[in-house]
Amino acid sequence: CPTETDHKDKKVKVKVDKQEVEIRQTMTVASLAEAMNKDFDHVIEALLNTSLDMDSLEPDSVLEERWIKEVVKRSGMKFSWAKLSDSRERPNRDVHRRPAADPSSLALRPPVVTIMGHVDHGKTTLLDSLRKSQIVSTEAGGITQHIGAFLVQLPTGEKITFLDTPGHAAFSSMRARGANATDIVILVVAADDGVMNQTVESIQHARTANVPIIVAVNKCDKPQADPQRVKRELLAYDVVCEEFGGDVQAIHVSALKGDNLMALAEATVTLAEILELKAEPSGLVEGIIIESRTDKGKGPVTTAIVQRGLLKRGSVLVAGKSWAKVRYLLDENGRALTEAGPSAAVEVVGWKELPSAGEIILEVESEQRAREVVEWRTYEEEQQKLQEEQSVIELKQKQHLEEYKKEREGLTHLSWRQRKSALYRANKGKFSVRPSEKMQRDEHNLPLIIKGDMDGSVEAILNILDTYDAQQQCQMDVVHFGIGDVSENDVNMAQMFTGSIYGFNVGASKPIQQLAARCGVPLRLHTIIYKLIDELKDELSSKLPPHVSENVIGEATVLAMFDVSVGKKKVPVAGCRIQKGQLDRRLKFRLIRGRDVLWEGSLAALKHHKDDVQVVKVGMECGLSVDGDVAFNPGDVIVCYEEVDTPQVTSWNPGF
Ligand SMILES: Nc1nc2c(ncn2[C@@H]2O[C@H](COP(=O)(O)OP(=O)(O)OP(=O)(O)O)[C@@H](O)[C@H]2O)c(=O)[nH]1
Repeated sequence: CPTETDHKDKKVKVKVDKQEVEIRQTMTVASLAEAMNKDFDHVIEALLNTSLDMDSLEPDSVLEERWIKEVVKRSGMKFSWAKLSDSRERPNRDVHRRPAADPSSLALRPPVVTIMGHVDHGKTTLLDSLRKSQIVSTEAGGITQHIGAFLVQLPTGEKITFLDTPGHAAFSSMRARGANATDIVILVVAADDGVMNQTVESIQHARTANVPIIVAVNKCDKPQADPQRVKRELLAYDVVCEEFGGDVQAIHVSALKGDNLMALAEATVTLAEILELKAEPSGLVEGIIIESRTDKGKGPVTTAIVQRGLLKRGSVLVAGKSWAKVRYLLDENGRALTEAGPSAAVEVVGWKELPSAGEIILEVESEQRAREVVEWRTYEEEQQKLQEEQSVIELKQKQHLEEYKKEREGLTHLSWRQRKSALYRANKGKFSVRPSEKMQRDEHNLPLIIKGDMDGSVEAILNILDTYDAQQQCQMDVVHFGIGDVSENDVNMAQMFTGSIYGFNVGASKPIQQLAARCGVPLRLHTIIYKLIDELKDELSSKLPPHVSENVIGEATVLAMFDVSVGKKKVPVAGCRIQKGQLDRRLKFRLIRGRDVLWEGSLAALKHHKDDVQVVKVGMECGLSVDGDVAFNPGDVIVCYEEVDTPQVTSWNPGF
C-alpha cells in the first residue's frame, strides 16, 4: 500500500521527467539520453527488440531519426524538433541612431560645406585660400594638416566646417552609404570657362542629396572673366541666381588672389541661418567618418564630423565593426581638444581597428556594450555572407540539379536525410576497423571528413557532395561530419581512412595542425563554400591518372627499301623523305600503310647519308631501321610522335 511519502516521491518523479524531448535529425545515444534526462541504459533498454545491433551501441554511437523517435515514443514522451542552430535565434544587439530629439533641446550648429565643380575651376585653390585665411587670422599660424575637414571662423564668431576633399566622388560615395554629411554645396565655376560637364553633374548631385547651392564664380581676376555669362548659363539648369529673381547666392571671387572670400563665407553663414541648422549639443554622440588612416604613432585614426551630442575624451564609440575609447581629440592644427560639439570636424584616436570613411559613429554607454555591438555586427555580416553564398550556390546548382535528377530518374534516388543515415550505416563497418589495421591507401578513393560552424553550412556542403556523380573515376565517401573546430578525433579518423579534412568557417588549433601534418592528413580550411568545393574538385582530379595524348612531331614517306648487313644479320632499312616537321630518334614512331597501322615502337637507327643523327628535318632524306620485324614498302608513311600526359579533371560538376 503506498505511503504518503511514496506518493510524494512519485509526484516529484513526474516533475523531473521531461515530457517533451528536443530532438535533432541525428543524435548520439548519450545526447539523446541527456535530452530525455535519462541515462545511457534507458536508451539501450528502449531499443531492445528492434533490428538495431545492440552490441555495437556505445554512448557516442549515432542514432538515426527513426530510432530517436522510437526511443522517445517507447519512453512515453513526445518529441519536438530542436531549432537548427541556436545562433539563428541570437537577439539583435546592434545600436542605431536615436529618434529625433525634442526641438526644445536643439541648438544652432555651424554648416558643413562641400566644394564641388568642374575640373580646374579652382576647388583646391579655393580650399587652400580659405584655410590660409584662418592661419593668418589665428596667431598660431602653425602647420595645418590634412584631416579631411577644417574650420573657418568669421571675425563675427560664426563658424563653417569645410570638407576638404574636393570633387563629387567623395560626396557621392558618402551618399551611396546613406551618409550625408553636407549641409551646403559651394559650386565653383570659373568665370573664364563657364558651365561645364562636371558643373552640371555637381548640380545634380546636390539636387539628389537635397542640399542647397551657393555659386562661387571663380577666377574673376582674369581679364577674360565673364561672371554674368556664368550666371546666365546656370539658368538652363534651374540654378537661378538672386539677380535673376531666384534664391541662389552667387559670389564673385578669386581663389588665387583671395579676393572676396569673406563675402563667400558670409553668404554661407546667411544660408545656414535660413536653413536653421540645429542639433542636440549634449548627450550621446552621433557622427560620420569622413576620413580614416593608420598613423604610425597613433594607430587607427579617423576624422569625424559630430552630428549630434558632445564628443569627449573617454567617450566610447562604435563605427561599422570597430569601436574606440577616445584617447585624443585633435583639430586640424594638431591641437588637443577636450570636447567637440555638432558640426565640428575632429581627429579621433583610440580605435581598436580602422573603420571606413562614410561609416556612422554612434556613442554607447560602455566598452562592454561596444564589444557587444561589434560582435553582433561581425556575426550578422558573416550570416549575410553565408546566406548570399548559399543563394548563389543554390541558384547555380538549381539547373545542374535538375539535369542530374533527370539523368537519375528511374533510379532509386535517396533523399538527403536517407543518404545521411545510409552513410552512417555504410561507415559502421569501417569504424570497427582497428586503427592498427589501417586501410590501404587507395588512389581512387577519397574519404572525407567535413566540419562546419553550424548545421546549415554542413548541410549545404553535404547537399553539394550529394550531387557527386563521378564515383567510377574516384570513390568519394563522407566518413564523418560535424559541427565545430577540427579536433584530434577528426585527424585520427582521417588518418585511419587516409582521408582529407575539409572545414568551413571553423578553425584548427596549432597542435591539431601539427598533428595533421605529422599524420599526413590534408587539412583544408575555407570560409567560402565554393572555394572549398573548388579545392575538393582539385583533390579529386589529382587522384585520377593523367590522360595520355599524342603530339605528332613529323611525318616521312618511304621512298625505297634495302637491306644493310650488320655483322652477319641483314637489317631492313627504309629510305625516307621527311614531309612534315622532323623525325626525332628518341621519340615514338608508327608505320602506316593506307589506313592500317602496321607497327608502333622505337627506331633502332636513324642515319643521314652515312652519319648517325638524332634529328632529321623536313625536306631531308634519311635511312631508318626499327626495333622489330617490319617489311617497309615504298609509299608507307612513318609518323614520329611524342606522348603527352595531361592531368585529368574530375567529371563531377557541382553546378558552379
Ligand atoms: N587666375 C586664377 N587662376 C586660378 C584661380 N583659381 C584657381 N586658379 C588656377 O586654376 C588651376 C586649377 O586650379 P585648381 O584649384 O587645381 O582646380 P581644381 O578645380 O581643384 O582642379 P581639379 O582638382 O583638377 O579638379 C590652377 O592653375 C590654379 O592656379 C583664380 O581665382 N584665378
